[in-house]
Amino acid sequence: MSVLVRGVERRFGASAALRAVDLTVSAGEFVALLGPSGSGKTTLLRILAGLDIADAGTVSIDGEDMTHIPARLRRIGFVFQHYALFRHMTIFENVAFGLRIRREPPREAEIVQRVNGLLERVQIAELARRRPDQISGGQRQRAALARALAIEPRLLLLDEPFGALDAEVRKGLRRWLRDLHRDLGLTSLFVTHDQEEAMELADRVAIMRDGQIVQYDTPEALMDRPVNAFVAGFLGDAARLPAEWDGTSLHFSGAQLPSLPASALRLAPTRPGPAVAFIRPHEWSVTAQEETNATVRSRHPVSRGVRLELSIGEYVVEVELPASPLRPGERCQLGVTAARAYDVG
Ligand SMILES: Nc1ncnc2c1ncn2[C@@H]1O[C@H](COP(=O)(O)OP(=O)(O)OP(=O)(O)O)[C@@H](O)[C@H]1O
Repeated sequence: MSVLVRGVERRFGASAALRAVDLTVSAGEFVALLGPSGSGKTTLLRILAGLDIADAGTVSIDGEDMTHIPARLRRIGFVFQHYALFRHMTIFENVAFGLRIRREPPREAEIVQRVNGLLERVQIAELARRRPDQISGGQRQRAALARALAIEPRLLLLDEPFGALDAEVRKGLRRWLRDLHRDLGLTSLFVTHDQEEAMELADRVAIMRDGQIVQYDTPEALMDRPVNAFVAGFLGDAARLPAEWDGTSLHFSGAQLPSLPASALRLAPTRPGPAVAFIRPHEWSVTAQEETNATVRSRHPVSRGVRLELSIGEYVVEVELPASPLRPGERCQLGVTAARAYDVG
């Protein structure tokens, strides 16, 4: 099912939660809405679900204008934190709920068959008779998904689906959800502020800020070519340093770092003048030389080697290396191997 959002606006009092939002989701796509707290992600999802109404603009699904279609007739499955499982019902009854409240509910035998099938699919069939407080957080998320899928939605909306779960369970569920999305041929949108989750799961990611979508692209394109300093700063935990671009080289103004030639810039400013440079943890070089420009503040192991926190001038930067003998308090020479730079002002 394709989704088309055009010019959607939503105000709460004097503040705008959504401003002129356009978004196109193709049938079968898995799309993430990623952005800082308060950027409008949940508001957009709620409007899609029909739980909130836009002040202006349109939402259409498969070409059909949804403006006057109530939530329960949209055939949209959603897993929202505020629509948790019903505590007094068994898992089975929770999943059956969406079918029972239909205008024309299926026959009981069909409900039983469908719910059992769904519980099998989300791998919690043996928990059907338990209540939500008798299963784990990860199992509850699976049950909530089964409930959303019971109505055979044409679109699945998920708001921070794995928010409260620990890292290990999250990772497992992520893979599982991606497979489920593919196997059922769903079109899905999910809200997250976990960058890694968005990058790992989504075909395309919409980066939101202040009620607007600032970039909508594949994960690769977003990491490669962030459209502006906000996106570059938001993704990939990069260090942000002031610089000056003279048209051929980038000179770091706040730290004693060697200048970078244009060939080392993955993105260059559009005009000479003040700029801001973003350098990711693996885009630094660290050498032990007589001349030094940085001090190690701390170090800790990471899966790919070691992460050093270094101070250079008034800045603190994070550097990731396959290995390093450097210890806190020691000095070294820091260089930049690659960066992305944007105009300022
Ligand atoms: N019912 C409401 N009444 C008033 N303001 C609201 C309401 N719902 C949302 N807002 C405001 O609209 C803006 C966008 O909120 P929204 O929940 O969509 O952000 P979000 O990106 O999902 O944030 P988070 O990641 O923290 O969940 C925020 O400034 C929020 O305070």
